[in-house]
Amino acid sequence: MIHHSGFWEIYIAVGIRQDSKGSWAGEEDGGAGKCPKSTIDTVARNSTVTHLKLSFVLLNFYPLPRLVSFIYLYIYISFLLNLSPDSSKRENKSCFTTAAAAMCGILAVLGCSDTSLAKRSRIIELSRRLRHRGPDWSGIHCYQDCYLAHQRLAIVDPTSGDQPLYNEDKSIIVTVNGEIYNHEELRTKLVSHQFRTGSDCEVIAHLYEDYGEDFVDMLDGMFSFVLLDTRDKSFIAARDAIGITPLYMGWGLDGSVWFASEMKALSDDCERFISFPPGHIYSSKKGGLQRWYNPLWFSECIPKTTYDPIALRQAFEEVHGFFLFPCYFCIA
Ligand SMILES: NC(=O)CC[C@H](N)C(=O)O
Repeated sequence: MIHHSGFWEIYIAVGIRQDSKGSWAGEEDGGAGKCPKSTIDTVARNSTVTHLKLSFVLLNFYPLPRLVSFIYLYIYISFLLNLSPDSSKRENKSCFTTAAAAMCGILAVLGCSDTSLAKRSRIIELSRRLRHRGPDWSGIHCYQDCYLAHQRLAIVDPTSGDQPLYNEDKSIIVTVNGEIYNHEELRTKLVSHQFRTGSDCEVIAHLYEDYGEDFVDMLDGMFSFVLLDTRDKSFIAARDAIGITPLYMGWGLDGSVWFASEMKALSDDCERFISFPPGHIYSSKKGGLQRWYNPLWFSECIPKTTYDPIALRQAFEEVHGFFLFPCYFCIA
């Protein structure tokens, strides 16, 4: 039995529509390097083809699992629209957004001895290695010998949330990969601040202004970010509690400190590099990595009471009884 799948093909054509324009933006001092605004990257396009073939087979040749194939297509198209190059199609609604939100690329180089145009072009070139992580926008901010670059897959506020992001007078610059789930609540704590965008990540710049480096545990979300404070040329970098978003850190021979979402953006130019540990913050003022995520249960102290298996068993049974208690009513 053959069923027509034209309806779905129209949707899919919308999903993979390409955008041919684009350039580097957010450069304070004009200039360097144009790069083609892409499209869905090759990996996504290949997976599109695979999914389409599978959907086509399910839809056309199997009468029984039609419902299954429709559900499959529905889920896949939701996912496709969230990855669409047309960012106005994406909204922070579906659970698939979470997977997409993990993808933005950041690169920050701080304290290079070389401030030439060639150095900036090199950093733009390295940032392009993360292009597949963000098809919607490429931005870079250069401040003296510091560079913060961003490849954006727009999720929250697609129209104005391009990065790097700033505080009111642009003295604080931040480049972020991730999503701050409680940004609306945090904004209510920052009423004296003027927000430039609707981006969830802008709160980071303003929180830093009010709370200094200790604001990171106020963030609920998945994130990796680098923040530069041009007032004293200090910087911090932080990664979410369990390392949902990636971050690498490196050191150049000239004493520069590098951060990137993927190792490929710093491995060629750094003398040494590490995977940035989850739940940590690097502070240039304090001069090292520190754990910011310190939940009570994280305590490494060893209990002083001696091991008593009977007491342990009773404790487990109490917890077990507590969770099963509501079920007794259902069964009765
Ligand atoms: N993909 C991302 O990391 C998203 C960054 C930011 N939350 C935005 O919506 O633009």
